[in-house]
Amino acid sequence: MSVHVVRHPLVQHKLGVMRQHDISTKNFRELASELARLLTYEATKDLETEPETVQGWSGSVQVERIKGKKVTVVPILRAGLGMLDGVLDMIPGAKVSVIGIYRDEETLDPVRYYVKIAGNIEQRMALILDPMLATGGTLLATIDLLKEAGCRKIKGVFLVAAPEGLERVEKAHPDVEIYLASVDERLNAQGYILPGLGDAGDKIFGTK
Ligand SMILES: O=P(O)(O)OC[C@H]1O[C@H](OP(=O)(O)OP(=O)(O)O)[C@H](O)[C@@H]1O
Ligand SMILES: O=c1cc[nH]c(=O)[nH]1
Ligand SMILES: [Mg+2]
Repeated sequence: MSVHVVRHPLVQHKLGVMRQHDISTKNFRELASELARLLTYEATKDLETEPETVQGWSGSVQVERIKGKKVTVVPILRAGLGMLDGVLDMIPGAKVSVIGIYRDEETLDPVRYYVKIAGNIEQRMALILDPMLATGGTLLATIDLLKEAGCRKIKGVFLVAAPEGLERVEKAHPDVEIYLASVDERLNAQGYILPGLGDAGDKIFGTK
C-alpha cells in the first residue's frame, strides 16, 4: 500500500490549527473541508485524461478531459461528511456512495448501519473520506464492502492516522492508496489517536 503524507505548508498549517484544544466547531469544520480539498488535489493527480477539441475564442483548441466514469466519493458517516463538501468542490460531478459505520466504544469493532454505493462501481475510482484512521477497523470494513460490490480502484483520504491502523490496512489491502496530512504517534488505551484531534465526529457536528 502506498501512504502519501502531504507535507505542503498549507496542509501542515491547517492541521496544526485543528489540533488546538479550544478550537470552535465552526473553525474545525471549515478546516476539515479545506484540508479535504487540498488532499483531494493530491489524491487525484493520476486520474487519466484524454484529448478533446473544443471551439475556443480564437478557433479550435485541444484540451484535456478526465476520462471514463471517473470517481465516486465515499464519505464514512458521520465524520466523513465533514470532508464531503470540500471534495465535491474539486470534483463536482462525482457520484457519492454513503457508508454508515461507527466504532463500538467498548470493543472498538466497526458497526455497519447504512450502505448505498453508486452504480457502475467497477468502472469508478472510489475515494474514501474519513478524518480519522485509528485501529483501521472502519477502513477495513469499508474496503471490504467496496470490493465486494466490484470496485477495483480504491484510495482513502484522511486527516490523521495511527501507525497501528495503517499497518493493519496495508497487510490486508496492499493495493489501496492512502493520502493524509499526518501519521501520528500511536493509539491510547481507548483507541484514540495521539496526539490526534480528539473525536473528529463530535467536533465537526458540535456534539461534545
Ligand atoms: O480506525 P477505527 O478504529 O475504526 O476508528 C476510526 C473511526 O472512528 C471515528 O468514527 P466514529 O465511530 O466516532 O463515528 P462518528 O463518525 O459517527 O462519530 C472515525 O471518524 C472513523 O470512522
Ligand atoms: O482519535 C480518534 C479515533 C477514532 N475516532 C476519532 O474521532 N478520533
Ligand atoms: Mg465519533
